[in-house]
Amino acid sequence: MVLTIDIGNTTIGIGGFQGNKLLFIEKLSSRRPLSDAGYIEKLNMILNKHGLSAEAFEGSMISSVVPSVTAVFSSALETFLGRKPLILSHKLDLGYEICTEFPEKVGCDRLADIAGAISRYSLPFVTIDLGTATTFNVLDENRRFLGGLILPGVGTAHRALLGKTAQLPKGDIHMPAHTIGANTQECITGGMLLGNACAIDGLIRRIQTELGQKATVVATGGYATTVIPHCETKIHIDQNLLMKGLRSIYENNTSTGSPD
Ligand SMILES: Nc1ncnc2c1ncn2[C@@H]1O[C@H](COP(=O)(O)OP(=O)(O)O)[C@@H](O)[C@H]1O
Ligand SMILES: CC(C)(COP(=O)(O)O)[C@@H](O)C(=O)NCCC(=O)O
Ligand SMILES: [K+]
Repeated sequence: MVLTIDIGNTTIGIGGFQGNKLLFIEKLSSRRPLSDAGYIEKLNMILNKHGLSAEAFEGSMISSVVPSVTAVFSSALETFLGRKPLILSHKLDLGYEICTEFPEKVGCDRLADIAGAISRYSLPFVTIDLGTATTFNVLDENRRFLGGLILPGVGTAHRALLGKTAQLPKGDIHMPAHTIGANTQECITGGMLLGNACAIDGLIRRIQTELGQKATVVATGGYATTVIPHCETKIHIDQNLLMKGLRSIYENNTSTGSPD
C-alpha cells in the first residue's frame, strides 16, 4: 500500500492506495501547520479509523505547493513509515514532457493533476484545478505539457471582494437561482459561480483555438462540484485526480511499485 499526500494552500489531502484502488482520502487544514509530532498523531488517527497500520505501507509520495509544510510533513512520514517519502518534482519520470519555460517553477499539484489524467482521458486534454487558485494545465496530443493559466480561486476571489468592500454581505455561495440577481446576495452568488463558469467556458474555447483542435477537459479541486455544473463545455469531474496522479508517479519511479 502507498500513502499519497497533497499539500495545497488550503487543504492537506491524505490518500491510501492498494494497487490502483483508492482505499480512503482524508483532509486536514494546511492553514494551521502542525509540528511533525502533530502530523504523526493525525496519520495514526487516520490509519486507525480505516483499520490499517503503518507497517502495511511500503512508501509514500508528497506533492506540495507549500514549502514550509513540505519539510515538516516529510519528516513526520519518515518517522511514521520508517522510510523517506518520495517528493514530487519536475525531475521525476512523470510520463510526459514539461515544455514550459521554467519546469522547476511549475506547481507540483499541476504536475500531479496531469499525471492523474494521462492514462484515463484522451489527449489532448486540459485539467482544471479549482482550489485556493484555479489552474488550467494543457497537455497536447504528443504528451507535451505546454502550460496553462492561473486565476484566483473561487473562495479567494470571494474573500477578496468582501474584504475590499464596505457594504457587501457575508454569505454562502451556492446555487444561483438565475443570472440576473434580484438582491445583493444573489448578485454575488451569480457573479462568483456563473462568472467562474463562463470564464472556464471562454478560456477552454481559446485554448482549443490555440491548440487547433478539441481537447478533453477534466476538473478537480474543492470548488469543482460547485462551479463545473454551470459550464456549457462538457467537463469531466474527477475529485481524486491528483491522488491518482501521485500513485502513478510513485509506481513509475520506484522499483517495488505494482503496475496499473
Ligand atoms: N466538497 C466541497 N464543496 C464545496 N467546496 C469545497 C468542498 N471541499 C472544499 N471546498 C472548498 O474548496 C477550497 C479548497 O479547495 P482545495 O482544492 O482543497 O484547495 P487547495 O488544493 O488549494 O488546498 C476551500 O475553500 C473549501 O471551502
Ligand atoms: C498556482 C498554485 C498557487 C495553486 O495552488 P493551490 O490552489 O492548489 O493551493 C500552485 O500550483 C503554485 O504555487 N504554483 C507555482 C507557480 C506555477 O505553477 O507556475
Ligand atoms: K490543488
